Amino acid sequence: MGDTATTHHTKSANNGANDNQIGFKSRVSVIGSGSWGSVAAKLVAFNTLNLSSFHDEVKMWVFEETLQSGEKLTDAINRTNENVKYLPGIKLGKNVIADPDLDNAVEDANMLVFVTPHQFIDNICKSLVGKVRSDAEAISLIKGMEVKIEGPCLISTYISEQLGINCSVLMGANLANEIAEEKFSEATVGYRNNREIAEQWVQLFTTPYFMVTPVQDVEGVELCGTLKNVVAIAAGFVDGLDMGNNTKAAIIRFGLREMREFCKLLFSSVKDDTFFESCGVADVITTCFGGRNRKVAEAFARNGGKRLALKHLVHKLNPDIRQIVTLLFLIHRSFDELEAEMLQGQKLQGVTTVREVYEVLRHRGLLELFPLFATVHEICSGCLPPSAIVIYSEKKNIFPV
Ligand SMILES: NC(=O)c1ccc[n+]([C@@H]2O[C@H](COP(=O)([O-])OP(=O)(O)OC[C@H]3O[C@@H](n4cnc5c(N)ncnc54)[C@H](O)[C@@H]3O)[C@@H](O)[C@H]2O)c1
Ligand SMILES: O=P(O)(O)OC[C@H](O)CO
Repeated sequence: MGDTATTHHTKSANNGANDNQIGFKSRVSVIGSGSWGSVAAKLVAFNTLNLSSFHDEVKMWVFEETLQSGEKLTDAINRTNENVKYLPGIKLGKNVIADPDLDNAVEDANMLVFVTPHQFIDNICKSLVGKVRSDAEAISLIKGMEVKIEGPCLISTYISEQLGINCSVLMGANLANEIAEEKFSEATVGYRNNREIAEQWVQLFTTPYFMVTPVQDVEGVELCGTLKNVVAIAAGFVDGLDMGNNTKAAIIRFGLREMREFCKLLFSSVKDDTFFESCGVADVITTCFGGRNRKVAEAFARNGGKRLALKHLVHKLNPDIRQIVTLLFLIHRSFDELEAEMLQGQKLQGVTTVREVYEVLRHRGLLELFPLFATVHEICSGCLPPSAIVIYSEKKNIFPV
């Protein structure tokens, strides 16, 4: 299980004495400013203001966009101290400074918090090569993975390889809007081998309403955060089909089992205890009840249900298969469309992740051992109807025999 957290030295309590002993103040930058990115900046900014070992200011890189009012998002954040688009109504802390210039945002920072949707990390890392301090430490809050020709690559590994710096992870049952309102939750920091660095991250993120536990299992922690989004989509299908709580509980259990098998397939070092941390079972539960992946998957299933009904109707009226396909194409609302319509710029991770997971399993000839993951992908890509999520068959074997 996780270890205990570190002690804090407050600025007021130490009167700066701690700075003199250490002789160095850490400078933190947050790379990303979506809903979780903004909450991460708020958590960190609370601590940098109060802890003597940090500079007060926290720079937050913003992927610039123009709001409907015509104002730049960065200007609006700096004017109101709120992320008016991705986290409206929440003050981030006066010491959070939004910056649309990536190079400028990371300049001088020795603690880099990466928190963008995973599909953008490739470009971000490429443009940061040679721009970050060589002694910088990174942490990834990103739930997703990169799939390269050589195979799957964790985002933390990708950041490390691209930028030549160590990268830890922070994952957990963390719905951004709830933490923004300072409702209690906990998280897990996954670290490789440097306990001292892990404690610095714990110190930087811990607040009275956010409890952080370090665990020496970076792969297990990160893969839990990544794979739970696939289970969330399955849970959304169950909700969309009004199948009830018992079915959802079954899906959660199957999902957790496949998560564990997939983690161990990729990294035999992954610890069983990690699944009992916030990054494991707790994140699966919260995401299957309150997450965006669940929400959009529910809409997809409801829409898919209508689509199937129409398919039968159209089939009776007109047997011409091409017309049916055309009609289906027009009627069907894809995950991309639903995401754009329902999330106003926020991004889903689960649909991309399950495609990536499917590729890994297909490449290794292991699809049959992961029926839930395989079925979620086949439903997302339109090969199966949402109801297939609980269809028992010898081939699929979703329910245990
Ligand atoms: N929101 C949550 O509750 C939550 C909680 C824990 C972890 N996470 C994870 O945090 C990561 C970031 O998610 P989020 O919720 O902060 O973001 P979000 O989905 O709320 O917002 C999308 C972000 O992507 C940015 N963006 C759009 N196009 C871009 C581009 N081309 N390049 C770079 N950035 C671009 C937008 O400006 C915005 O900041 C994800 O991996 C997510 O799974 C989210
Ligand atoms: O809203 P989701 O589905 O991206 O999930 C948010 C968090 O990852 C839950 O911990």
